[in-house]
Amino acid sequence: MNVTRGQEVNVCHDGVTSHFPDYLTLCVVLVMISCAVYQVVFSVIKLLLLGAICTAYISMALLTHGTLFDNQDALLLLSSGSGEVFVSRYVTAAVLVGFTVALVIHGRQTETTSRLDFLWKLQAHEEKDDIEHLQAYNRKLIANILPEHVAIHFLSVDKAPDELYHEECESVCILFASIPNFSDFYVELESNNEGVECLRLLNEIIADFDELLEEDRFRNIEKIKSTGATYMAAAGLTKATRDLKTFGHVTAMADYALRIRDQLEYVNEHSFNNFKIRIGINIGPVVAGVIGARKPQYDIWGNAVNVASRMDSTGELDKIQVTHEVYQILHKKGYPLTCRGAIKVKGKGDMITYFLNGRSHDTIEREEGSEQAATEERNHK
Ligand SMILES: Nc1ncnc2c1ncn2[C@@H]1O[C@H](COP(=O)(O)OP(=O)(O)OP(=O)(O)O)[C@@H](O)[C@H]1O
Repeated sequence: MNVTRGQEVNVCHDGVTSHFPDYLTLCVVLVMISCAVYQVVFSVIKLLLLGAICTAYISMALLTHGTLFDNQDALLLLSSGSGEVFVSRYVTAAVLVGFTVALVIHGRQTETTSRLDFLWKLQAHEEKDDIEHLQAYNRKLIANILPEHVAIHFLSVDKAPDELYHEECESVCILFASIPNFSDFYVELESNNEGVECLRLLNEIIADFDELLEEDRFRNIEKIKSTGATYMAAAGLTKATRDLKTFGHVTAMADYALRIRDQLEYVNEHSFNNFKIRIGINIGPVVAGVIGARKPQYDIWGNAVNVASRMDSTGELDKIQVTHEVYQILHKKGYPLTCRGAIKVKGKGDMITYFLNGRSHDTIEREEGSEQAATEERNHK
């Protein structure tokens, strides 16, 4: 529009009046910013919304309310006094289109960043879960390698890395159980996969012995290790599992010895073998500790351990040989025992030993009670 000074300027009034519709344009721009920047929606929705606002406002500026902008141009022309002004309705339309395009591009970028953020968060969550699983698995692994109280010590943060773990324990009941005739059974032939089948059976036997330790009544017994066909366990290694009043850890060990003997008989029946077990039990002070930085091994040492091992090695097949100290405890608790007499033990001279013949009345009653409860529970189901 060309208006020169001195010319009469017609300022129209057609209902809606505003001499400066640029204020309205700025309000629309603010609305568009709030729609585009603060709303977390798909960029397509933003595009449609901004497109709709932009189209509506441009139609208003160009078609329905164009005179408002013309009036503004006329007023500006009058006040500035120069010969020419831009036609502001077209300028407004161009600015709004440009602004809409910029906001849409910004919306696209925000959406891409949000999606990436979401994927990274998801990945971080997955990695955190993986780490937690790995930590739990490691804890379980350590708990399987080491007794629970030792595992707790090793997992504690305030433990010095090179510190040797050891503790002296009083009145620990030690068991050695071996299957001497397993070596006769073990042969490496093509028919038994070079001995693997024999090892499979030994593994099943040892796993059965391990499984028995899961029973609540054997909770104070800790497996120490199995070497070849020899199984070693100890009861009362912690204050919590040692019972110096009623010697519950010793009776539990006696029951366990009888239970693994029965278990081997069961294996024999089902595998048509004739394995024989020989068990030795002793009680006394031991030193417990963990040796090695790689593949650390928990073990116990002391004269009481050596004697327990001797009770096994000098014992008889299918029998449980115990020392006089163990006899004194078990006899008081009503376990049937027979005196074997004096036997020669390397490094110890003559020792009076005893054979444990069976369970005490208390144990039989308890076992019958729990069997009855199990049957009732099965019937109830
Ligand atoms: N922590 C342990 N783990 C396994 N076996 C053990 C442990 N401590 C001792 N023994 C066993 O106890 C048995 C008796 O040990 P002792 O030190 O009295 O005799 P030794 O002369 O060293 O052994 P051996 O006569 O069998 O060669 C040994 O056969 C030993 O293997």
